[in-house]
Amino acid sequence: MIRVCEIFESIQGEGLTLGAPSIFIRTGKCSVGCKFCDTKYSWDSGRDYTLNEISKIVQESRIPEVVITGGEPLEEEDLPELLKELSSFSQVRRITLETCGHMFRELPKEKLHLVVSPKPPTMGVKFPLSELQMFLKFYTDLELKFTLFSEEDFSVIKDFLNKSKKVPEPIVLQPLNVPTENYSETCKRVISLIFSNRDFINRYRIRIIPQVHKFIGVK
Ligand SMILES: Nc1nc2[nH]cc(C(=O)O)c2c(=O)[nH]1
Ligand code: SF4
Ligand SMILES: [Mg+2]
Repeated sequence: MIRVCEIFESIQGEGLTLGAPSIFIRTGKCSVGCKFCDTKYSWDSGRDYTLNEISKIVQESRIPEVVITGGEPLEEEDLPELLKELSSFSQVRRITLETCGHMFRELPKEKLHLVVSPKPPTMGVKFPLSELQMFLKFYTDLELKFTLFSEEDFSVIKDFLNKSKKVPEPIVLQPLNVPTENYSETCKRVISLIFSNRDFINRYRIRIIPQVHKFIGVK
């Protein structure tokens, strides 16, 4: 069983797979408690779906890209079984799995694109330093997608990267959408913050990618 909050079709609005027509499975549990979470409705919602139910919806959609997000999908005990099942369908080209990285788990890697997106100090939760190192070690197709809003957020990200031996590139920097500032203003501010650090943009291949679905106004 997987607790599912919602299943919907949209374009991938974030990260390196931006723009891919995708079917989203949003799980319905998260215990992290980020201050500016944009999906608070997914912390404890929806109902338990059987793997068969989810498979049927994915197959009937005829969409090749599956995105599993949350909530926090890694809190779903039966997630390995879901990944195995979905990756066995020839229709499914890739499964993008979003996690904030607060708990490490070894999952089946077939067709898996793992996006680890740790939450910065602005979110008021712990930055998962040691867990991130485990993710980096175990997963081969891994995308690091850092959300950031403030200078302090940027510093924490730079510190982490400094201390890490090898990081997968490009590294995604995603301006964090908070209700107290217009998203377009946040993006402009975060872009100039990053541009003001030439050492950083020379050292790593980075991509500054805002949440495109928020600008379009779709799910
Ligand atoms: N369009 C769209 N793309 C997304 N990529 C990651 C999402 C998420 O909520 O994790 C998301 C989302 O909620 N909508
Ligand atoms: S980890 Fe994701 S779903 Fe959970 S509270 Fe933080 S932003 Fe929200
Ligand atoms: Mg979202």
